Amino acid sequence: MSRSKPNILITGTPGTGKSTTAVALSEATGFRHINIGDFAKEKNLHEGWDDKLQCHILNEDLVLDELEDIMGGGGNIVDHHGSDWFPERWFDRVVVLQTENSILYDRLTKRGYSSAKLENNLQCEIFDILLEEAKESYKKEIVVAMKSNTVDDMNSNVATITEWARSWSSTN
Ligand SMILES: Nc1ncnc2c1ncn2[C@@H]1O[C@H](COP(=O)(O)OP(=O)(O)O)[C@@H](O)[C@H]1O
Repeated sequence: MSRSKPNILITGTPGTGKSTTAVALSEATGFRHINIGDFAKEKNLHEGWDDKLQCHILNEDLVLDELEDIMGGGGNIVDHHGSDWFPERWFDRVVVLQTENSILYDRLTKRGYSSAKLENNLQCEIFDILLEEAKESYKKEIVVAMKSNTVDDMNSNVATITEWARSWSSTN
């Protein structure tokens, strides 16, 4: 697929800072930020509510259809807590954010997560589930894990990805 600007996927366990990082990255690069949950809500691409996980159930096929042309144009930052159902060809960089458990615990508690949901997400982070999923779904040279414990980490991650996006755009 030829595009003049790269597409970047930001993934990781809920609370690791995907949205905050994606917003800052969007400001730095001028790329479009697409939070999959918000995008699906806006366009009505859900198919019900998961009582156990306390979240909307995405209709993934509808999300993929709706995003196909947008992704073809490049210059998108997609933010989602999963990576295995997007077409591999969509992304030039897959960033997996990672947060220390005690810090993640505090962030998710502040969010008011139920204890089951909290436990589920902490386990997900301890076992590197999202990193493994990304490595299984994309070429390993485009997958990069980044620490997201502090604001300094975030600023440094945004600077690193912005620099990478500039050099990608100038060589493609
Ligand atoms: N690297 C970081 N350092 C400090 N606070 C952070 C960092 N990343 C995220 N946060 C804070 O943690 C909370 C969750 O971040 P958010 O971006 O919503 O995570 P996600 O999109 O992965 O669920 C927010 O209050 C945000 O300000």
